[in-house]
Amino acid sequence: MEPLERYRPIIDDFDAFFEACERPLGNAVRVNTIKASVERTLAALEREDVGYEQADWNPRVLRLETDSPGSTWTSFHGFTHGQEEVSAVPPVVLDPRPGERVWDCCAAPGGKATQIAALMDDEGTVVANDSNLGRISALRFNAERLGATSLAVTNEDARNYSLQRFSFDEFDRALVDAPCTCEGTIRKNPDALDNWSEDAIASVSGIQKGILRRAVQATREGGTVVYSTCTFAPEENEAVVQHAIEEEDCRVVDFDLDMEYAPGLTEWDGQEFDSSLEKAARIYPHHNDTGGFFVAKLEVTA
Ligand SMILES: C[S@@+](CC[C@H](N)C(=O)[O-])C[C@H]1O[C@@H](n2cnc3c(N)ncnc32)[C@H](O)[C@@H]1O
Repeated sequence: MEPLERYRPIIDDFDAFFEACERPLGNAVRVNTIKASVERTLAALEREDVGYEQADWNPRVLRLETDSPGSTWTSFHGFTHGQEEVSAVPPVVLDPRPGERVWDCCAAPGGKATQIAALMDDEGTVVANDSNLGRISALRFNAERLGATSLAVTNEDARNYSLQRFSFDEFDRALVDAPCTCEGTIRKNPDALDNWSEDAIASVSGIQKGILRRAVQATREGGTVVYSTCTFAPEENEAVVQHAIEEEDCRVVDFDLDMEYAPGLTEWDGQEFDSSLEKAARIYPHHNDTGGFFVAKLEVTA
């Protein structure tokens, strides 16, 4: 937990933040509307006597009163998918529409890619890519289990991604749910900080910058790119978005999100960020009793 002390100067109620990080996280699932409506899913949970609470910000996200959310009837039938509540935020901010072409650059094991497909009513194309072959099988399994037929799976390094294989040459939207140091997952995974180091942050920050730049390049003018991580480190968040707006044609834009969060930073450790970074969301564990996340929305410009 010691590494979290570096965030004391930027978190409004650091004691509440720290205390929340020490509390285990409850079990959440997302209703898979490709297979069943929210109403049908809630009725099924009631039939099998599993208690639930719908998240205030999104009725498709349920907090379940069971220790084994993967063993319910609704889960076996693909009506629900185990997904951390806050991890359902980036696809909602991406706001994909039926019929669009969407690139999920870092997609495995597929929680967000299948959520994107559901938000598109499974109409259009979701290219779910991941560079790690070992994680691709979980991605394919989840796509099949949840009935997401609009998903096409690829296994490439997103930094050098080629669209030559496709009949189109740009995407409408892209999600970069980047590899990161995972500080914000401490409630789910108490070992998350065991291998923490500033060198690890610096190293993954370079990879994140490369992936986000490629996502912007591959998205059409006027299209949307969402950048997210489950970490608090500004080097992996604001600094990565700052790099993209300096190097590529894009700008940070506002979004609606009906939950509590802090704005993105405009300064960290002597580095200044563009004031538009305040439009990004820093979701801390004490805000909504969730894990931690960073989300920024970009519009691709000419
Ligand atoms: C935070 S996880 C993604 C979780 C996923 N979006 C979900 O919701 O299930 C980050 C992923 O990035 C992948 N990754 C790491 N470096 C990559 C790269 N250069 N190109 C594409 N994927 C990469 C990792 O294998 C990992 O699966």
